Order: sequence, then structure tokens, then C-alpha cells
Amino acid sequence: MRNKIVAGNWKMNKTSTETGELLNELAAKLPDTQAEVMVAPTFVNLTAAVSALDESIIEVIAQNMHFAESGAYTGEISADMLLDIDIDTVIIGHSERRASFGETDEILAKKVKTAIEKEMRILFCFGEQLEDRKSDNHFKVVESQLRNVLFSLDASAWTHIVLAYEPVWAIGTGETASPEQAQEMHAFIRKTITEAFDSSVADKVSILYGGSVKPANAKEIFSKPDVDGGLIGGASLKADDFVEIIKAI
Ligand SMILES: O=C(CO)COP(=O)(O)O
Repeated sequence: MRNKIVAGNWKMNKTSTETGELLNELAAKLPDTQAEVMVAPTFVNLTAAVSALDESIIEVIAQNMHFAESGAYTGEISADMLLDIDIDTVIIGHSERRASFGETDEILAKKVKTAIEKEMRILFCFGEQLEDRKSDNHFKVVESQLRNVLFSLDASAWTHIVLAYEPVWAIGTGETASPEQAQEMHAFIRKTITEAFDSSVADKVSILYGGSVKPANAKEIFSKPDVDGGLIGGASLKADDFVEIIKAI
């Protein structure tokens, strides 16, 4: 049985006051759920978020981290800094970091290596661009994103990995992959991991879908057998919407 996960990626949204308000509302409205629930506020609000959710099952996670232990990397955050404030799960490889901050597969592989060495859990994001899908290259692109970053890991490292398939054309656009498209890709991802490792690795890894998930479409997407939850952007910024999405799992 794989873990079901609903994670909210808040991106560059919410001041400290707004973060406190949203977390209080979420904690108060959180339904009983079999899913692991996570939220990723901005770095400056992580410490306060961890304190605010002390009594809650909601886990606070980070949106990014650097691969280096420490040093001259102005503006960056290390694994130890996160662990020191009780954060041990980190999003790596989000398409916005790839597109706007030049994060290549090579850089992402270093980040994943560091996170595993630090025994952190990784929410690894990947997904094709619209052109890739139009030219029927989406499976090839996704396979190479996985291969370049994750396939040289030891099989044992996969207990640290959660995958988040986020087709770039569906992020923040209101356009969602259809439940069938999501299932088709998630099944392909599982098959690819089975071939690279074995079915015990592939069957255990949770694969989340991300890209314009909202209360109206969450249930259908989550009903697919290879979709183990969602990574939610815009709809995670409103407690009522996020709660409805959690209920859909
Ligand atoms: O990028 C996402 C989550 O990481 C998805 O964002 P939206 O849900 O706003 O499309």
C-alpha cells in the first residue's frame, strides 16, 4: 500500500501574517484523512509554520535547497539549516526552478544526492512542456528527466523519494491533464522504474499529480490507480479549497 499525499506548494505567496492565518484555518478545518498532508511556505516563514503546526499532523516542507553543505552561495539555504528547524522534506526540481533559475538535471542530481545523504525526503518534480506533448515526445522527456537524476541511485534510496508529475502546460494555467492522461503517464513512470530497478521499488513509490488541481477535478484525478495524491499550487492558498482537495483523496 502506497502513501497517499496531498501537498500544498505555496510558491512565493503569503506574508508572515497571512501564513499564520492560513495555517490556523487549515489546522482548524483539516478533515480526518488517510493522506499525509504537507505545506510548503516560503523560507522566511518556515520556522513560524513549524511552531504553528506543532500539534497538527500537517507537515511543513521546504520548496527548495542548495546541494552544498555550506559556503559562499548568497541567498541559498542548506539541508542542515532545514533539518535544524525540523524540516526533513524538500521539493526538488520544480519546473519553475528549472525554467527561471537554470536548474539542470546535473544540479538536481547533486541536490538529490545531498538530500539522501542527509536522510531527507524528496518530493521530486518533473514533467514535459506543451511542445513535447504536441510532438508526442512527452514519454521520452519524462523518462530522461527521471533517468538523469534518479536512476543512478541505489534501490534503497528510493524510500526517500516521492515523485510529482507536473506537466508544465498544466501549471497555473487552469488547464489540467485529464485523469486519463495523468493515469497514462503515472503508469508509464511506474513501468520505467520497474525496468530500471524492480517492481518492489516501483510499487512503493508514491506518484503525485500536479497542475491546476482544484476541488472540482481532484476526486476524478485521485481515483486513478497510479495517482497517489497531488501537489497543489494555487488551490492550496485557500484553506477551503485545499481542505476539499484533501477530502477527495
Ligand atoms: O506547480 C504546482 C505545484 O507545485 C501546480 O500549481 P497549480 O496548482 O497552481 O497549477
